[in-house]
Amino acid sequence: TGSTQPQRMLEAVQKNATKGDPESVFSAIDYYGRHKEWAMNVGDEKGLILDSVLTEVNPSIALELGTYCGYSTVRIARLLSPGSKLITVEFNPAFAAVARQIIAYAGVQDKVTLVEGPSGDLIPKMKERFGIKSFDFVFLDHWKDRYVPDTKLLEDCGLLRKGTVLLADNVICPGAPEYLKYVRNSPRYESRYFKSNLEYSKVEDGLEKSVFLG
Ligand SMILES: O=C(NCCO)c1cc(-c2ccc(F)cc2)cc(O)c1O
Ligand SMILES: [Mg+2]
Repeated sequence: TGSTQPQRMLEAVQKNATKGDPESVFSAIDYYGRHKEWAMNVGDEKGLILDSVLTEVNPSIALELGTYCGYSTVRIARLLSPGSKLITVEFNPAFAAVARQIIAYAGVQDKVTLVEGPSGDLIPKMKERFGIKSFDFVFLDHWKDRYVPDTKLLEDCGLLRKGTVLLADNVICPGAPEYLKYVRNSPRYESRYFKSNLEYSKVEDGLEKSVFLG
């Protein structure tokens, strides 16, 4: 059944994963994305890089731009220390509706706040709405042409601090060339490329890790 891909993905989770077990949830999504129907989750290969950066940063307050079905939301939330929070922003209501169910199925809903709407409108409201001083970690995985404007917005809203780590998905495929130019040429970032592959594929992709220097 399930008419949309996100709905079919949710079905696969409900059928193959264990409620309250985040690892089984993202593993079920990986199986689905690799063997049933390609899906734009960060995936298992780039997911290991995400895990290692997260473990290094151990953020108290993290931001994800682009929830989709909640794969990386669950992957990030499972590694957060008690009391730490992840805010995830999704523009597409149908994606958000499925993500909420997948996040709840994984049992990480207490660590996650999913906010629906355009990132460009929501970022300037983060401080007042969620009482945030600044983010420790930002995962960029939304519309690739929003990476630069939203990074500039985070800077201008004082939501980055010395040492904040930005990790951007898809800098090669589909690509975010302006973003790479921006963070690599700016004296305010220390940037490094982690070569990998597009999710469930042999095509090259990678993650760009950029530390804000203040
Ligand atoms: O658009 C993306 N995300 C924002 C929307 O929620 C996105 C796209 C792709 C992708 C698509 C089509 C293709 F042919 C290759 C890559 C991959 C990703 O990881 C992504 O995050
Ligand atoms: Mg992506």
